[in-house]
Order: sequence, then C-alpha cells, then structure tokens
Amino acid sequence: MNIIDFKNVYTNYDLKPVLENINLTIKEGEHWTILGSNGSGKSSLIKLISSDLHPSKKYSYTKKIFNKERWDIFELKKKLGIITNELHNYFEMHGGFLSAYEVVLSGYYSSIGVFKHQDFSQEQYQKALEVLEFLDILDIKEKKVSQMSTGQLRRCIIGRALIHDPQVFILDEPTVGLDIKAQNSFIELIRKLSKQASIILVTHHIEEIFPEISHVALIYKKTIYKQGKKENILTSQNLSEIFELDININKKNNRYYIEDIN
Ligand SMILES: Nc1ncnc2c1ncn2[C@@H]1O[C@H](COP(=O)(O)OP(=O)(O)OP(=O)(O)O)[C@@H](O)[C@H]1O
Repeated sequence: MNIIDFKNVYTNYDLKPVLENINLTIKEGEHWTILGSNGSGKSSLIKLISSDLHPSKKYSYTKKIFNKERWDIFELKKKLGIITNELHNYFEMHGGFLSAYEVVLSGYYSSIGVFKHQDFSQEQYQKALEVLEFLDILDIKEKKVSQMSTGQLRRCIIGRALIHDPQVFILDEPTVGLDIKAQNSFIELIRKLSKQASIILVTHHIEEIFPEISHVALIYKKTIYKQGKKENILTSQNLSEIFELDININKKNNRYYIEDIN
C-alpha cells in the first residue's frame, strides 16, 4: 500500500509559492528522511501530508494518503502520528498543569488536557499506562509538564500519538533542544517505533539518519530535488548541491557523519 502518493502538487502561502511540482510516493514499510536547508519547505511538505496546507488548484494534481483522496481530518491524524515542535511549544505554553499521564490520555480526544466530560474506558486508561511504559516514562506519570525536561515532554507528545497506534510517525525536527544523551536515546526510541510504523523524519542532522531509514528526499529550490534509496541519495555531491557548500560526508557503522565542510 502507498502511504503517500503525490503527483504534480504545488502549494503556496497566500500568493507566495512554497513547493512546486512535488512528486512523492512513500510505501508501507519504508522509512524516509527529508533533508533541506532552512526555509526550503520541509515543514510545508509535512503540512501538505497532514492536510494543514492544501495543494494549489491552479494545477491538476494527485494527492492520496493511504490510497484515499479525501479524509476526515481527525481520522487522518489518528493514522498519522504527527510530532512537531509547534505541538511541543503549545503544550509547554498552555498545558503546564497537565501530568504525563494526562498528556498521553488527551490523545484520545485530540485535546490539550483531560476534561470532566470526557469518558475513558478501562482499556484506554490501561493503554495510556502501557504507552508510558513503552516510552520509558512511567516513573514520571504524575509529573507536571511545567516541571518536565524537553526530552520528557517530547516523549509524552509521542505517547499522545502512540495511543492510536498510527501507521506512520511524522517527526519534524524531533531532537531540537535535546542534549547529546537525550538526542541519542530519542533516536533509539524512533528506531523502536520504526518496528511498528513507517517513519518520516525531518532533520538537519545527518548523524540522526539511523540504519532503518531506507529512503531520502532532498528539498531544494522549492521542490524535491532528488529522492530515492538512502545509499544513492546521501552523497557528498548531493548534499553539497543542496546546501551550496563543499560538504564531505562519510559512513561508519551504518551511520553517516560530516567529515569536513569547505
Ligand atoms: N505560515 C506561513 N506564512 C507565510 N509563509 C510561510 C509560512 N510558513 C512558512 N512560510 C515560508 O515558506 C517557506 C518554507 O518554510 P518551511 O517552514 O516549510 O521551511 P523548512 O524547510 O521547514 O525550514 P526550517 O528548516 O527553517 O524549519 C519559507 O520561505 C517560509 O518563510
């Protein structure tokens, strides 16, 4: 099954073109990384997938998610676990009083918080506990968002998506603000998630491209400049082209790193 099938998709903010002629097919079982410079359109591509941004009607296009053209947005978002820094910041600003358990439970109603009128079954309570355990944060079940570290809150937000057992996790720069240890354990967590769902990871750090990532899309000049199997796309030449710098990358233990930049 195709998770994403975009053909000739254009999009803009007001009248300003942001992405042009996007052709992208992501199949079940594949794991993708999206790379590109600041402002190249990575988050806009994610917003197109999540239907927070829409294709321009000026061009004829195909936009299918899970082989369907039209979706109830709430249903779609349950199948796509979308983790953005916007959501993280929103919880930080407006959900400081919530516990880790409540952040995870709030996923059932896609709300920022748990309210008296919301009805949860015993199974749902139990599932939220299992999710906390899976994410290794059961010990902070009662801890309030206002007292959490960035890494702890980021895990809770993953948990909020995880209760729906999404078929895909879309992670837009998920390690922003994490120290080296938290970054490493977060990438290990995403690897664990990749065993049960497809991953679409937007990142600026090539060392975060973990071995299970099978495909890479490079965004440059408002379009997908190159895409395909990781080994073919993640080359010094391609990265030098999209970042307009002389970049040398290398690989060790199946992980990529930047050797030098001129
Ligand atoms: N809400 C908005 N209204 C108008 N323009 C926007 C909006 N959001 C993004 N843009 C513009 O669209 C372009 C692509 O932005 P986008 O956030 O998709 O890039 P990005 O690759 O995710 O960048 P970064 O790596 O800095 O997060 C940029 O020129 C940006 O200024």
